[in-house]
Amino acid sequence: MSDANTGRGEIGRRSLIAGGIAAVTTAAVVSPAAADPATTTQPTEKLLGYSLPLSAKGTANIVSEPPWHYAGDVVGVEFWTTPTAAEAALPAGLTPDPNTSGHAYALFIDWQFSGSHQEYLDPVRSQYSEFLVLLDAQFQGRPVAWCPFIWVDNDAALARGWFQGFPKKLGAIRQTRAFSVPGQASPVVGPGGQFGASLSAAGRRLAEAQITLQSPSSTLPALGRPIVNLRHFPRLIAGQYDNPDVHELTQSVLDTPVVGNNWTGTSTLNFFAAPGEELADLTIVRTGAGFRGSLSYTVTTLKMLTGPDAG
Ligand SMILES: O=C(O)C(=O)/C=C/C=C/c1ccc([N+](=O)[O-])cc1
Repeated sequence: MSDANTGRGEIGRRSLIAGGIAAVTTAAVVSPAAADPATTTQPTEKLLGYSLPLSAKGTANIVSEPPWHYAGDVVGVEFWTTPTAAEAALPAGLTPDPNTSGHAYALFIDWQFSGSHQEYLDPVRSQYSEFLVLLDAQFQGRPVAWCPFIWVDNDAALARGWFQGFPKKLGAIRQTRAFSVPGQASPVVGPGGQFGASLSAAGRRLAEAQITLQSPSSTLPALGRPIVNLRHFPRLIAGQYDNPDVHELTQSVLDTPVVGNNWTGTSTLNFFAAPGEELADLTIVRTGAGFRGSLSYTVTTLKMLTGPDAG
């Protein structure tokens, strides 16, 4: 029997013993301070992987270690919500940007992901779609973008998001595609080209947009601010639900970002109320530019703004 198996056996027996004590002792209070170091010290892990599920070979994890490479097509809409709604969506540590209060972007993205081994050759895993909102904010007086809500249609993308602090949920996201042949079934990527996009989740439509391209552009406007997220992992210990294990502001680090084929134009955008959702609380006062473009970058690290790794 290996050491690790012995360790698991010990833990199992202690649990049974503890259960026995609880069953026969009427007035016993088991103090956390009395915990045996043998039960609190981490055994050296023998299972492999960057994320759960750790496994014998280390290839079953839902997300393997960075680098994480991304390429995507973006359909975006600039919009303004009310200053009150924008402020209500910010976590502690972020403040509204007084210069651009209520300014935000809604982004629909068709992504292709890869690790270091041409994972794009497995499209059922590497392709996914995403919708997110980015709200202008400030961190210590610096302009940043806060992501209050984001949906994806792929489990690995959901987990990568949580590791970075993106508050991802599962949804269905679509955008009009363009093809490299002309025809009535696809828009031109050029003046007059029209693209639609939508988000739904749990059987409810939550967002829809349309844009009409007018002129080429050198940028994707939503890339102007660094994205700040909140890594949050709660405790599941009775009495400590409001004392999370992890609660720290992070800043996304995009290595070698490249944009191309950017167009800007006009837009429409609607959010729809649904049970269990607060997206529509970001009341759309008006929209600004509609835009479309392509984007690639790599993620290898995260800048920690608060918490034990900040500094
Ligand atoms: O890494 C992830 O898991 C993830 O969810 C990535 C989010 C991407 C955000 C983003 C921001 C700005 C633009 N832009 O400016 O068009 C496009 C995309």
